[in-house]
Amino acid sequence: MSDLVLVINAGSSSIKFSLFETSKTDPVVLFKGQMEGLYVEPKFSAKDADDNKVANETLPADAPKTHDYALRFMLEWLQTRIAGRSIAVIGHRVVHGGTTYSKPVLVTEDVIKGLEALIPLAPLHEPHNITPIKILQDLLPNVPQVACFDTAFHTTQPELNQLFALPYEFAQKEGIRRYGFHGLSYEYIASVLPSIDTKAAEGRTVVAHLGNGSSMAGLLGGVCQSTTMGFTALDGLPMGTRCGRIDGGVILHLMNHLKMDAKQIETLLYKESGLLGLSGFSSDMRDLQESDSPRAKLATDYFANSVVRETAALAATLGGIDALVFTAGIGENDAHTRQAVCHQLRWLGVDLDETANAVRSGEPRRISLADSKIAVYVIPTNEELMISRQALACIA
Ligand SMILES: Nc1ncnc2c1ncn2[C@@H]1O[C@H](COP(=O)(O)OP(=O)(O)O)[C@@H](O)[C@H]1O
Ligand SMILES: CC(=O)OP(=O)(O)O
Ligand SMILES: [Mg+2]
Repeated sequence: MSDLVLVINAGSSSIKFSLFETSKTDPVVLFKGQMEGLYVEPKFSAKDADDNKVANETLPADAPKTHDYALRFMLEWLQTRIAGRSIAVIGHRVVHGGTTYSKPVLVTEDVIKGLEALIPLAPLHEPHNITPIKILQDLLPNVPQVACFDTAFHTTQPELNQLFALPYEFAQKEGIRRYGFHGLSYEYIASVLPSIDTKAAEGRTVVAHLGNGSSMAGLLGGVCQSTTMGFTALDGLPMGTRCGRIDGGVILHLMNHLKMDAKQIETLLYKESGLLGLSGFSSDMRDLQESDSPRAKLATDYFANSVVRETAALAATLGGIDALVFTAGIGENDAHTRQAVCHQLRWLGVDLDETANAVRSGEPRRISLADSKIAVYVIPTNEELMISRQALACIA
């Protein structure tokens, strides 16, 4: 029976997969798992439909540290669990769709060429999104694959919010504009908001997707108006290893005075900056929150401060704000960051419920006091469910 959907979400240092069953109206997860720390110490873990851990292992030290090996390892693990059933479609998260792809697309050789042309716009992500597509073409040649884009959700932004103030031809002819990312996550949040808070769903909501990659988006009635990431996934908030918002003049200075070349600058901005660069020792928010080093505090303060600043900026593009939503690894799990952000937004009408904020839960929850002018929520994101829905719709 061909009733399964496999979803692959390949990041720079991890590959996540989810296997969905589609006999119900909405896809239901059967297994989900990930290979983390791909280039350091690859660890494989998986959970079943009831959230029980069914795999948890560190790969042997001599195992190849590549996306290729990790994907094949995970597929082999899955194979024994789907005996007698088959995969109807494979959905992939692809970070950059450029101006060509504004909705999910069935993968063909031409599409692969189109995605390869976008590698320079997302060097940390796009190559890792394309590799699994090619490997799966090889391993499961008869299963259709669908590329689902992080950029697609943001195509609704008014032109003003998509432009840079460069000569207009750069946007028109070269596609140098603000695309925005994490769209699959925002789309998921927009899809569940109506069942959580109608006012937020219909009104002005700022969503903070704070993970290893972080961005924020301003939604009006669930439709994107503005977002912090731009042409690439480097802009806006500082991230694990990415710098976020930076004065273009700094890059000229690095070239002209420090004589750094493009490759060195790319490495600096994408891999050595952000929380890692400021703290000097870790890109992981958990390490920083546990540390008493002043540099760790500098990094976490800079991060929270940036979220505060962007919340106000995005709210301005919405003409005000009814709700603020925290999601992704940091947004869902780090009560310290949420507290720091909410305290600094008191002037705007955010009144945090400290007890609710401290609760650990995998469920959507309100963390502002009942009379807070702005409602604040933690809503776990689900990019994989979004991809499974899009992939199924694309082959329907
Ligand atoms: N309990 C926690 N407290 C603080 N930060 C956390 C916690 N759990 C996860 N994180 C942060 O979430 C980040 C990963 O977020 P995630 O959304 O999974 O990232 P990715 O962009 O790789 O999908 C980690 O780098 C870590 O800093
Ligand atoms: C676009 C982006 O930053 O993705 P991630 O959060 O997976 O790094
Ligand atoms: Mg992510």
